[in-house]
Amino acid sequence: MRLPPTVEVRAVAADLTEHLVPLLRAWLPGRRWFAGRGRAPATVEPASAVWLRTGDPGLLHLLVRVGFDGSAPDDLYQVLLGTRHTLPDRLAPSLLGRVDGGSFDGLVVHDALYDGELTRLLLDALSVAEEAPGPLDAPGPGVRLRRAPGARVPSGLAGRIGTAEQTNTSVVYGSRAILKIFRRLEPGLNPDLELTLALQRQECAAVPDPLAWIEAPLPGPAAAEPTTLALLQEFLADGTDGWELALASVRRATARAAGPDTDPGAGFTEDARRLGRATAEVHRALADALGTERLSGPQASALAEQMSDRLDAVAAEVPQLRPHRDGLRAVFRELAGRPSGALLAQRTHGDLHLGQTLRTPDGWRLIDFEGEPARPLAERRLPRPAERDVAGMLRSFDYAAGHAGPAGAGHARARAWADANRAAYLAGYAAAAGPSDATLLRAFETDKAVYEVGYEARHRPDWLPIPLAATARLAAQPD
Ligand SMILES: Nc1ncnc2c1ncn2[C@@H]1O[C@H](COP(=O)(O)OP(=O)(O)O)[C@@H](O)[C@H]1O
Ligand SMILES: O=P(O)(O)O[C@H]1O[C@H](CO)[C@@H](O[C@H]2O[C@H](CO)[C@@H](O)[C@H](O)[C@H]2O)[C@H](O)[C@H]1O
Repeated sequence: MRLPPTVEVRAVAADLTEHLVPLLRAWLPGRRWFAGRGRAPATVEPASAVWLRTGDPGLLHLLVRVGFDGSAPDDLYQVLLGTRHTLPDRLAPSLLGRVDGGSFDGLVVHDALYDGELTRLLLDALSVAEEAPGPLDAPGPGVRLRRAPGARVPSGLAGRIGTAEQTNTSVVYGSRAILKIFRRLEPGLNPDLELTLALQRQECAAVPDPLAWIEAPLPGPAAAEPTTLALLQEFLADGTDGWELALASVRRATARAAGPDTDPGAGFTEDARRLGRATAEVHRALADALGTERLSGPQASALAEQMSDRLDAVAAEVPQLRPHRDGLRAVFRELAGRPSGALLAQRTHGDLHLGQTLRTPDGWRLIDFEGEPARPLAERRLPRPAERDVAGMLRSFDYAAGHAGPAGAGHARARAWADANRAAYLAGYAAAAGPSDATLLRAFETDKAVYEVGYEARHRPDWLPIPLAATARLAAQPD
């Protein structure tokens, strides 16, 4: 089966999109990636509809504009729907419903990403997609499939939808490739594609290779460049999640009796050191590919101001943060005093933590270069001091100790584990990149801990004590 050339169906199937609206309205609020989860949207309207395959099964690509109460701007979501005359039982859980009326009356509509036949079609189409000269060439009309320069994209494999579906949806193809479908879209190039292509050009081994992507032109401030809709990458089948490895190591550290020969890092410090080196390699390659710039004094002050603003916003939401506010603000003030040119900025990972790392037999790999998904795309693509990523990872060691470490005597050993591994990570980073700026590191670590207080209060209140303890420590540290 081959995909036909993409066909704009907006005009020819206006009655289909019209009849899809009630199905989408009922289905969207239950999706884990839907930001207004649980809330009924006020408006749902297809912004574009393209048949990627006509026939039975059909594959329909939709961009859906969703509005709530009129105060916030509409959100734009990407949805891939399958259409069939009859739905096999195995696909019943992915059913949206049956079209009622119009020229498509009776057609069954389901979530195409659960349908192995359709995800195979998508991979096959990507495997023969036109090779892209670069990610920034002018967008053509409709949805476009592009292959990374020189990439060999596998074909003939049915996709399996990932279980950790959160911000986006990932489909895994055997042990070969993983397709990440971006759900809530903003016009422009997604940094996950932009940065992994740049790293591939630098032959940086510390990230999985991008293989292909899907893009479309979207109106908006970034109309001159295509909007990234999905990214196919090499799947690291022999990779182990860094967060899981760290938790297992903390448990080992806290389970055994302490003695003079006990290693406080519980065998993880060599991994932590190598992870520091891998982070430095990625930073070096990003700087070589996309450049660096010196921040002016006012830019450094603006950075400190953003941190203080975030502190105020989170403290307004989480009362437990308020007693530490003055101490935390003092940390940010140190940054504001930096003279022009003292800070070097470059493109960074943007949301680095242990859950964004995979340990493979060939070394550490960093994944998910999207940045903090809640921030606007333009902000996520700004150059920042590289210390921001380093600080993110330092926080992650603290999290692993806080999450897996018990209270009592075990607590001291969990803290010793965090100290040993944070030091090893910093040493690994410094060995490849030179020492980090301590004031900057502290400011970014503080800012991240404040962000985490807000994140946990909203999403995982049981975890709130972990970043709250960190803010108390950071606020109390002498200058
Ligand atoms: N290239 C890859 N190889 C192997 N596993 C991967 C790869 N990319 C992502 N994963 C797995 O998929 C999960 C989600 O990927 P991620 O890019 O972090 O998605 P999201 O943006 O939805 O958080 C990761 O935690 C990781 O376990
Ligand atoms: O992975 P995402 O890009 O969605 O990042 C968000 O969620 C993370 C949690 O999944 C959150 O990370 C925090 O918890 C981690 C443990 O689960 C810990 O390792 C990180 O250090 C900590 O920041 C991240 O902050 C948030 O943006």
